[in-house]
Amino acid sequence: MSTSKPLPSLLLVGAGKMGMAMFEGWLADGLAPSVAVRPSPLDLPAPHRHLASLAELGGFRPQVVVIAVKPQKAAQVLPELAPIVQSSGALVISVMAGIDTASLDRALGGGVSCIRAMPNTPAAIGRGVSLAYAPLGLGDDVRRGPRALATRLLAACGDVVWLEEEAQMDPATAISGCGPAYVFLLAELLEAAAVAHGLPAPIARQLARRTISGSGGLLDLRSTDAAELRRAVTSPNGVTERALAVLMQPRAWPAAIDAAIDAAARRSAELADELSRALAAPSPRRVTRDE
Ligand SMILES: NC(=O)C1=CN([C@@H]2O[C@H](COP(=O)(O)OP(=O)(O)OC[C@H]3O[C@@H](n4cnc5c(N)ncnc54)[C@H](O)[C@@H]3O)[C@@H](O)[C@H]2O)C=CC1
Ligand SMILES: O=C(O)[C@@H]1CCC=N1
Repeated sequence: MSTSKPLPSLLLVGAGKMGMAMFEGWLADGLAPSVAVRPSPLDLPAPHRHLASLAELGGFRPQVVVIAVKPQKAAQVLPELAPIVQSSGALVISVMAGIDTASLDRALGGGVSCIRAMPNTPAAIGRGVSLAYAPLGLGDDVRRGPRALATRLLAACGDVVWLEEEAQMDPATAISGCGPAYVFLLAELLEAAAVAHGLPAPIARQLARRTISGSGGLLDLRSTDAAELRRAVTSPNGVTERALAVLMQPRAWPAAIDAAIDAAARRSAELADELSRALAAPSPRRVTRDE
């Protein structure tokens, strides 16, 4: 995970939950003096700086611009960013869900090196997985050029997986970008079920959290298939078997997971259309409330 050379200077636009999860990873890996932008206050260790808006950027010329605002903010932020990207020639890495590289390039004035990435929040502890996609124009060698630079940055947050087709980003986002939320929901449901069955709340919390993190640890440390790890818990005619008979009914978890991934992938695809419509809308552009 750690890289030998310092990471390049960055302009992080949108220093919220995902942006800061990554920024923490980059700080730990040694980052050239960088700037993080968001409207609300933020303490950063020197020489890094926080700015409340891009208008305060002055002469700072980053090597990489990372865009981590909400996709709904893109129509407002991209035109502000365009002159900065054009004059610095910076590589742009967008982690905005759904926003495709062609729309990004167009909104940034054209001729921009744009990479699309989809990290996830375990990036904050260096155990994330980031999807990455670069258009063919950026070359296909992950060892040099823009792809190598993006790999170095994303690797500070965990695994990096390059996708060959941009359309794969939508279903892949539904799996790994959103995936931590599904796991946390499972933790919530297990905890609530434990309480409903009479266990004291602190014990319910410990059992739910440790069961999920310990099982995740096994998946991480063993190459065994998930199905085999599941079978190792399931004694014939035992206790687990009864629970799985409920969960594995075709209309239970298999159908629910399928429908959930389908819905998330479709939403990811919709977001690019929403950006196109917002950029085509007559000025002044609609500005959404700041989160
Ligand atoms: N939260 C997650 O698990 C993941 C999020 N993403 C993507 O990351 C992006 C950010 O998501 P979150 O961090 O969850 O949202 P967030 O709301 O925590 O972060 C967005 C940040 O952008 C700031 N912001 C708003 N307007 C701005 C402007 N004009 N200039 C600069 N900063 C501005 C907000 O104040 C906020 O701090 C989204 O595009 C999302 O699709 C991608 C992967 C996972
Ligand atoms: O919910 C979202 O839209 C973002 C993208 C993946 C995770 N969070």
